[in-house]
Amino acid sequence: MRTVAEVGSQPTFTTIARASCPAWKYPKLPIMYQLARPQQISNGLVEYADLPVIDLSKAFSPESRAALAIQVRDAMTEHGFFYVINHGYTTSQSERIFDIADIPFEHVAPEEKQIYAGTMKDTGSYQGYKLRQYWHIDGGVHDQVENYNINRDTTKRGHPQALRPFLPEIAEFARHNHFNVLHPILRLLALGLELPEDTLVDCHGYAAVSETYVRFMKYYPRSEEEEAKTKNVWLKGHTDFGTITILYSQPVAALQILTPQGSWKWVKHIENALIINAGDAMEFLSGGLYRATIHRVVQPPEDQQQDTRLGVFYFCMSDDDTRLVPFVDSPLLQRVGITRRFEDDAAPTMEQWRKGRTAVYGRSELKPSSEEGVEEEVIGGVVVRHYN
Ligand SMILES: O=C(O)CCC(=O)C(=O)O
Ligand SMILES: [Fe+2]
Repeated sequence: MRTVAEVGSQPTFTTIARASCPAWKYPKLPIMYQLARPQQISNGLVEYADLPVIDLSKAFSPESRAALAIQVRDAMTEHGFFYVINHGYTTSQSERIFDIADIPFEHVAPEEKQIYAGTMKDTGSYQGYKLRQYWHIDGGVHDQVENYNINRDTTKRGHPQALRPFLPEIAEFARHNHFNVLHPILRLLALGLELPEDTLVDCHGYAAVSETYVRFMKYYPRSEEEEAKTKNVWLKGHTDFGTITILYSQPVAALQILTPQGSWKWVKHIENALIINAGDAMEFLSGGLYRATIHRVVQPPEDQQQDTRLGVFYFCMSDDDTRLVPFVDSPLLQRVGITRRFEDDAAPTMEQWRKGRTAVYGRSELKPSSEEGVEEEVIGGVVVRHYN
């Protein structure tokens, strides 16, 4: 298997991209910041989805890139979720990001968290804390999840004191995700549409105005009453609203995806893998080919219920001014057909869509849909569904 160092010597975009991967130069974290790492995997207790694994190092060789693009397209159309391995971060680099991810939750006092709380409803932006109990889940029960969201430009907002020494690392982490993971995946997705390979990269600029950001997320234990009232659902079934979500695999099983056959399957942990899925904006841009897959978070299986679940993500959105209309020039889409959720002249921009979804998520009055166990709301003329 090719190493990242070998990959870095490839020509064209790959050289630029991988050259920005951080050299490992930071000192060890103080002991108080090092996490206990849950080990158990609930084999046998739950049914795992059989998701494809994409070796991203193959994206950096012209010979293997074309074949990989087909694998990614098949993964997206058949499952909507896939793993990525060989993404350029070592296991210890990824583990360190998890240690840093815990800081805004465990090493910041509640009063300071309030100072850095996000203003989702007013601004339609998730930056800062999403504190506990903000989203309504079901039956009057609110969430027990805390998020801390950081724009890839970490200077855009202030951050809690305990996190400040780690901002350069977080900025490098964002850069790494953007250039070494997001852009290569976008090139593969564009090739899958038989479009010039930079078609999607061109609307995901690092320096452009957009909301692409790092998210740290911590799930806190819930009472038995909360578990019962929500039928163990921690985060309702939803689609992400951006283009691509990059999730760093972690050991506590709880994430489930809705399969095309209509059943929920669990996502299994693979050490140092990434879990990738498309969101609404990608579905709109790809004329329905790369579907935004519905997923949810539920109480972990019995053997992991005492473990803390910590999440690390890079949520990707196209540039704010991107109009979310399908790439009609795609020869592939011309052959297989385009599915539209709205007429092109009514299409929202990425900014309008993300603001519309963020402002109301978990706060709006959902209406029952014709399908059992599904509720819906209308955002910008588009029906958005939520699954129990
Ligand atoms: O925690 C997870 O595994 C998934 C969370 C999620 O789906 C989200 O934040 O959109
Ligand atoms: Fe999600």
